[in-house]
Amino acid sequence: MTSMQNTGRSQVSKPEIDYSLYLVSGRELLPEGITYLESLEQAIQGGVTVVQVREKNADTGEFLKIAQETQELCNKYNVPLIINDRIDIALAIRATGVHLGQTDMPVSVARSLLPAETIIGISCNNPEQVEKALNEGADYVGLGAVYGTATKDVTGKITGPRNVGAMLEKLDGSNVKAVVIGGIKSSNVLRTLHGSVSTTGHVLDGVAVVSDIAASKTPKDAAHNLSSIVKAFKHVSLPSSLATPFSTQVSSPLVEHAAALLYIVRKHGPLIHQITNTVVTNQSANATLALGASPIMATSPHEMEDLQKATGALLINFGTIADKEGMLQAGKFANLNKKPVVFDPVGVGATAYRRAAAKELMNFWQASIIKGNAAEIGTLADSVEVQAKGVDSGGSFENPPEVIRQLAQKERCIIVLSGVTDYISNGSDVVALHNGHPLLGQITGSGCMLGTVVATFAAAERLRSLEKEGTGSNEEGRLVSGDMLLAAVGGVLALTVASEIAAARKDVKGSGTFLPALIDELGRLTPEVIIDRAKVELFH
Ligand SMILES: Nc1ncnc2c1ncn2[C@@H]1O[C@H](COP(=O)(O)OP(=O)(O)OP(=O)(O)O)[C@@H](O)[C@H]1O
Ligand SMILES: Cc1ncsc1CCO
Repeated sequence: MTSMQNTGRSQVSKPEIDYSLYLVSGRELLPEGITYLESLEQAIQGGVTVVQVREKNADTGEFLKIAQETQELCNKYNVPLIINDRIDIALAIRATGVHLGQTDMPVSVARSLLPAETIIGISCNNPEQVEKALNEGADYVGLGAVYGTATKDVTGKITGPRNVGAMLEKLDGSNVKAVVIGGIKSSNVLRTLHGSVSTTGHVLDGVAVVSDIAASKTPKDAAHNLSSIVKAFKHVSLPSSLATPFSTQVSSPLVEHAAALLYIVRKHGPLIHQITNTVVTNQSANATLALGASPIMATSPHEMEDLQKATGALLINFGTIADKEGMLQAGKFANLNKKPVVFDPVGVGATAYRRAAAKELMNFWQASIIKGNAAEIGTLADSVEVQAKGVDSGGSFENPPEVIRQLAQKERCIIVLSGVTDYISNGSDVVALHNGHPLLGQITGSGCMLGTVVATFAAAERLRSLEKEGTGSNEEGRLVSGDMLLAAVGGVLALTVASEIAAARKDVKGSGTFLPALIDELGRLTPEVIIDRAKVELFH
């Protein structure tokens, strides 16, 4: 923080702050056996880069004393100090900055009272507040509350990581920095950073943390853990695009790579944990086995921590949603263990409950791949083009590639749109797959089976990537290793090519005999057959 930067907006040199790990004090949370200053010093040694003193109940004398003691320590380590709300205290100790809330003194008034080089930050909950902060001359914004938090009443103000991107976008082209705040912990920090990126590619400058450090008996370790995750994330550019350019030729490198994942499924037989609906549980488990992987259909929240250590990939399909808690916990632990998460929001447009549940789940964990039919994808994309008919789709989009490209950018994951033609996007490229058979539309749960098969290929793609590049370096800073677009392409091709072969069999007389034949053909499928029959098209 010793170097000075020119902000460009005014001609004043301001201290340059590293916002990557921003500690907000929480003296009331300290565990027994450690003082406030001991905890703070250890936290700084662990990697805290900026400190804010927040004292909601202290009187002026006490606040001043705490601020002075904090500053002495911060000075020892050359870490900037920011004072919450109290401009008089900030002035008295010549703090590096002040942090204001929306109901505190306006930024412009604070600016007129403080020395020109003072950093001013403000909490923002929506894009309009960020725009106002920018216009009033704030130096940084604290965005949130991202999650619920015990340290502040944030009722009605929880943004989730999925709403942070729209706030960050307002800062495009400015020098104003941004951190997120509200319930950030080592268990969700990577998922939060990954999810909090604007569609223009604007990423956070850091995260603000209270209880994960303040309530820790080992604040140095807590800070070190957080700091290494934040720093590693910064080196990863997202989203990835297709590494190898390809034409509409059948045997493109994309198809070859995607099809070859079937070898990895058969070689490793990964465990595929599926929380799915009661209609398709059995056929999905059999499809998994036919491919050469192992299914486990477990729903209790109490076993998710253990299961996500062992699983290769997680499928969450809320077709007959009864208990959200297992889904929340499963996704959280899958993210923590860097396992791919495939989300199938079956019938999400059908009821208000499903729409709210989808938002809650997607804010709590980060999906690697979201798969749905036109009605489901339309609901997630806030489109009015396609209407839901229960769990079935009632129509198609005029421009499917554009709908899913935008949704992939917004949701920070791969989108699979199923239908007569299946479309897949990573936010930049779109692949259209023309395989499949109309009988798939005549059995229930073909879309659900597609989710299962895609999850199986996602597990294989992660294994391929770790095997090829080595666990440590490749996983660091990333939620999931591997190219999940390839996994989705492989999964869609496997099911649709198997469906064509099954439908052509003499013993298949209709949808009743088609389903077991489909399971048979998934079992007999080879990468060569997939490559031979694949009909793919790329949209840039
Ligand atoms: N008429 C068709 N021709 C070719 N393929 C089809 C056809 N109908 C469905 N499919 C294939 O079936 C798979 C499932 O897609 P679909 O859009 O039918 O799922 P869904 O509506 O979610 O199904 P469900 O709700 O029954 O699980 C996709 O891979 C798609 O390509
Ligand atoms: C019919 C049905 N109802 C809830 S889930 C499901 C399976 C197909 O999506």
